[in-house]
Amino acid sequence: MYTSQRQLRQNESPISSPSRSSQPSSGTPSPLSGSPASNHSYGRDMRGMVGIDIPANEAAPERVKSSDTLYFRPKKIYQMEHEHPSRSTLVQLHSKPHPDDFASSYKNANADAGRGGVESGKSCGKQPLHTMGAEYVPDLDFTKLVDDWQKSSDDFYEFRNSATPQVEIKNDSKGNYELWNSPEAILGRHQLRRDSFSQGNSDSMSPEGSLLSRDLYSNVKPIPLPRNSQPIFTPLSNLEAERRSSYTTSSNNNSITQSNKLPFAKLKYSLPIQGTTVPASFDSNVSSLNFLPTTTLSTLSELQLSPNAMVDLIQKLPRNFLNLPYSQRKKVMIEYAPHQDYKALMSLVKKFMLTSSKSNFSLTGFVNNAPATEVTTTNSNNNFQNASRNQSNNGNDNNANARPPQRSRHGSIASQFLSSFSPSMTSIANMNTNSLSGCASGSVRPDDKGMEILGHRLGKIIGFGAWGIIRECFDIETGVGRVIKIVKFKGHAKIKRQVLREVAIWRTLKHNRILPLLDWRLDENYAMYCLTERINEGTLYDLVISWDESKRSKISFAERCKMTIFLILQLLSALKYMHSKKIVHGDIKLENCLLQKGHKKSEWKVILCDFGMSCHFDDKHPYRNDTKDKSINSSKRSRNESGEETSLVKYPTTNFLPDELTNDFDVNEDLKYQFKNRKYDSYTPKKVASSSSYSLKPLNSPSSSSSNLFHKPASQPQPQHRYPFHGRHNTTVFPNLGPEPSKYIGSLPYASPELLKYSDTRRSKSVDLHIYDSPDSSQSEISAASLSSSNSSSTSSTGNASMNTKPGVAKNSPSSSLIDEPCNTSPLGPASDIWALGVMLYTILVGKLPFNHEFEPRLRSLIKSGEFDRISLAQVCKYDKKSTEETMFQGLYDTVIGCLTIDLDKRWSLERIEEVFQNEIKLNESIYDDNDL
Ligand SMILES: Nc1ncnc2c1ncn2[C@@H]1O[C@H](COP(=O)(O)OP(=O)(O)OP(=O)(O)O)[C@@H](O)[C@H]1O
Repeated sequence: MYTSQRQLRQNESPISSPSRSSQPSSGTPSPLSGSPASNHSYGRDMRGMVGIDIPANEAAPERVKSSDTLYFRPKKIYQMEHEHPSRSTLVQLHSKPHPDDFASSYKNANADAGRGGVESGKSCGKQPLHTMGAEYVPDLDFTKLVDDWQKSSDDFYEFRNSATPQVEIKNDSKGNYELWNSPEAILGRHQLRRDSFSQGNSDSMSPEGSLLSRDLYSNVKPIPLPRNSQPIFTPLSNLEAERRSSYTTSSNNNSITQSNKLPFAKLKYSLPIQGTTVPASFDSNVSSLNFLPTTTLSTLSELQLSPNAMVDLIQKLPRNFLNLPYSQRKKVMIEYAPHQDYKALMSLVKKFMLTSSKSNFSLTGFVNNAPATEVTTTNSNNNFQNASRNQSNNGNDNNANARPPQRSRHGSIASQFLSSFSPSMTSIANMNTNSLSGCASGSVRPDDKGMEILGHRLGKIIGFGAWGIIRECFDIETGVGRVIKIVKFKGHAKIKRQVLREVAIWRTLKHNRILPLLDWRLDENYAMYCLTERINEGTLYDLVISWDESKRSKISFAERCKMTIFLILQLLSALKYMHSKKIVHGDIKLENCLLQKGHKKSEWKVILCDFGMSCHFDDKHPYRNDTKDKSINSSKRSRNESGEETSLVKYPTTNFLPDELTNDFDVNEDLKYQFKNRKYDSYTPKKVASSSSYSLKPLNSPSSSSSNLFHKPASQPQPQHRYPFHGRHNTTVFPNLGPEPSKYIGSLPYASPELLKYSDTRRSKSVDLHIYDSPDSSQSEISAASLSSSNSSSTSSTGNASMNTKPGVAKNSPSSSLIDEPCNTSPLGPASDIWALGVMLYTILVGKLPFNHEFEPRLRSLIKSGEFDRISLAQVCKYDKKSTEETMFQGLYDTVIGCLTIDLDKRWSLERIEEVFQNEIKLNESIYDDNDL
């Protein structure tokens, strides 16, 4: 078999095999010849860099040779190894040949070889020499190699992207909107948010903590959604493995192959085995918005290697391990871990060495200074106890002071490993033995990666909001991945009140289309931690981006309409539930609708999250329009009574629960459930779903086994979230939270006209604009600064106001004592949620916001006028089927118009929307059947 290994090596990222870049080819132009990664380019560049002129008439082979002289090679290697990741990414991108070109050229050549037998490179026929090398490697499946390489290149590209700090352009729009979409505003928000959340937290500021780009309103072309992330099975080259280890972050899809499992890990670690209980984050198809580099913890979990096991391994290594030549390190590693990926392990060990200098932890200091009692209290410190014990028992390490300078600076490799989980062991001891706030004053923060909260180890940041950061986390016992939302308030009483209110409301919401609050903890002086399930497939925002604008829609209009109805019906269910509890969400938008995908689209689930803007509304709320449409309500009642019609009007997903009956989970049941699963079963969401005693009954039994989107089989997977911890660590006392933020605007493009008008009125009467319109922490800081002297009086007056007024009434404003405000009724009620729902519907269908303008006042007036592009909407919803005059999805069109109606008396209710949607399904039955997903 003929191979073009050299070509393959050249076409690999030059970073991965810089020393193999010689090209023994003729001057035949390479498809890559224009690439900066090609050898020709390197040859020219390198000489140019050292001031050597390259004769224009010099033959290409000569140029190539010159690039491979001993003189140039070290410099080239140096360059490649030190290239900035983003530049490398570009090189990788541009140097990559078209897969088809390359693979087909090889395949053709291979076919030729097959016909002609094993001969010299000449048998490649018309294949240019550069694509067909002259090396014969027995038993090498070159096609597979190329395919694997292509996969790894794709993933590596994603890795590079994720390792490259990205500029966040996220307009969560809770802030002041004066220049809400301008670059300055964006930068300003970044700065403020960084100041607010990061405060020197290198993790937050690192690429993996980089802010997320998810701004629909940005002029920047959205990042395309990533493809399904397949694990890479191709082992890395040595150089690549080491290169990656030099990054402070690594990739979700990085070097660790599934075949490279550490056997001893299985014996020692509680992390579950791949495929059943590996945290969902590892194999998830995350959106670009959530696609961030993994942490060390994640890498370990991919290896299914526990910190303990890693420590054990590190303890066995010779003290001078990192100073050994590569071949010896490899030998040692293979000796101690014979059946696993020595490269990955070596990378991991080296990574700890490289990052250890950032740590303020020194095992020496710890062993000598830390009282033993500090680390003997909790199980979670076992790792660290083991490490210190082992260090103490190790004759070589007995006298820490006798260590060579390098060792005393870096500590042992084991200690570096441990310190990668936390910069301070002492702080961890405090963290686990004392209140969380005990850590906040030290150099380490309790919300840092690697810290333990609510029985979970914190991992990477996967989301940023105006209020908090979202970190993945892993159950200490089972390794199951979940998520913790961390809202830091520190000294800001207003933010603290706000998050307390969020938790107070969130904990009461138990519905299978609402993200569950599994547990929470309040660190009085620092932050609120909310444990919840992780939903892996991004948000509806991501989905819409992937569908693109309707002009360039990636899916047919029929499918777009059908999926919109299917998804929004789920959201309706959640909203109806909330409204029935007299709670308005207040921040309905695409980004707050998490998406959990199943194997089939009919299994997709929309989960509503973010209750930071939620508040109660008065039962007699004038804008509670969901009860206004009496005709719809009465028709619904009669329909239910008749029973017959129910089967015609199909519910979108049969595992929906009647809210009032089964959505409230019994806490005792939850605890039993938790006990059962955590004691005897390795916890997996799927297992739980199937074995759960909460088997969710379909609302309407399916009449057939059709897999139609709206005729779902009873055996469909159940929602994965459950309540294993509900309130387990709850010690929070919810004091009188004061007035609800009834006049805050969640996200400006989704804000209803009545909300804006009300806000305008208040703006004109108040100089304290920030307090009204911006619960954003950064704005709060501004407000707090400007009101520092009156802050306490404001707070106390707030408390008084709350005692005298009903929630949802304007004079309950936190700053009511500061202004002479009119006693207007708050416009924030169900109608505002419905308006926002209309904005969402439009955006999903058309692929762009109905109201959008860079200039905030213009945007506000657009919303208040209710002007939006209906033609685009009509094109999507009212297309002609098969060029007939038949109008499709008229009801969907009408619904959007109905939601985006300024007149509150005419704005549609949730019931009406639901009914129309169900009728749409019925009317368009043939489409659903035709396009069954
Ligand atoms: N359980 C989860 N699983 C996966 N991703 C999540 C989860 N919860 C939140 N996210 C991601 O994090 C982002 C921010 O979360 P959330 O909206 O709760 O924070 P926030 O501070 O209230 O943000 P904002 O108010 O600006 O929308 C979400 O848009 C989503 O992309």
